[in-house]
Amino acid sequence: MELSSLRLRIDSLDDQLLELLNERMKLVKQVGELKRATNTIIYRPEREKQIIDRLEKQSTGLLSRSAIEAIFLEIFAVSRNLELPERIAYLGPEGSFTHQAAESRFGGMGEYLVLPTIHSIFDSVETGRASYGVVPIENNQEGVVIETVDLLREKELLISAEILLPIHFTFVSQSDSLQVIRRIYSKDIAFRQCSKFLREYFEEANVELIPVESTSKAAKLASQEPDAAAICSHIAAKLFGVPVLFDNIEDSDQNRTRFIILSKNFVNQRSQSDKTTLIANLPNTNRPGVLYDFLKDFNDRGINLIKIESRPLRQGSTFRSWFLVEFEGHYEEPAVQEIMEKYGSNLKWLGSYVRIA
Ligand SMILES: O=C(O)C(=O)C[C@]1(C(=O)O)C=C[C@@H](O)C=C1
Repeated sequence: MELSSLRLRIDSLDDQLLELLNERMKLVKQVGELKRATNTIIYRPEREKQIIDRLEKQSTGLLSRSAIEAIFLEIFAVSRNLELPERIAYLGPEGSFTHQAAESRFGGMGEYLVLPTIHSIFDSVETGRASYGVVPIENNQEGVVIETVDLLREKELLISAEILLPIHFTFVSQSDSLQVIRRIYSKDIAFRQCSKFLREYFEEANVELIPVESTSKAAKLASQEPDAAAICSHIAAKLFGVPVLFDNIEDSDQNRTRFIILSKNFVNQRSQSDKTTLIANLPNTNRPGVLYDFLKDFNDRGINLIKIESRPLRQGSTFRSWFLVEFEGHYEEPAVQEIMEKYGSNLKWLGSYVRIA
């Protein structure tokens, strides 16, 4: 078939898609009105997952799960905006991986508040300046983000969802010839994680690697200096309009960062695959068996522990710790309830949400 007739058919399908999307939004608006009348939460990640799971099973065409997810997460983001526009704070600067994580869940139309520190994100959600806050909690190559973990204990916020982002670096420059490049800007951690690429392409060259505080700043500098390049996120390259010369230049394609979405007063309903995060302040961990007994309580109930991270209690000169604990399951499951009851105020529940990582 000819290009013009293929395009005509595409136009006709787009008309139908638009009509259906408008129909969908009418229903969403009604859901929003119901929710506002009953004062219930707009963002329901477990419902969104249920829709995507169902569509994936039903799909017989060319769309993969991630394609379905990309399209529908954007539709949900527009829906939520229509139900009630809510502000989302994320750890900046613009073009950071946290920005990319936030957009992957709250869409391109979200109203964002860009803040400079993890602490300021917690504060903005606590004071209600933002309804949600997006912060990194761990990277699978570098470990947990201590500031996030410590603030989860200190503050009274909940985790409503998690986001898993593959960390891909791009090499960007205004110059289309590598010979011209004299300087490469990036974060020190990004230089470390792209060392093979740098060795392969710039070992012999007289090029200076200049660490800056963020990969977005690197992209900005590269956008202004024709003989410079940057290693940055895709979103930063787009934001500062610097052409991408190489994609996915990281040494390991297994590099992932996990982000959490913080909020106040959030309760997810159970889904088929949930994760719970809590803080454990165990009484007197100097007595033999206290930590063992605690872990055994999970094992005895068939609960799969995913993570236990210890942090200093900072009580005088002791070496006592508190723990961030994550396990498979939802707060409402009887086995989890038993543990919560047994340890009472020694445990602080931080949220049960759809497990992605
Ligand atoms: O089902 C709901 O609770 C809705 O608000 C609708 C909808 C959707 O677009 O399908 C939108 C937002 C929620 O996060 C989940 C689903």
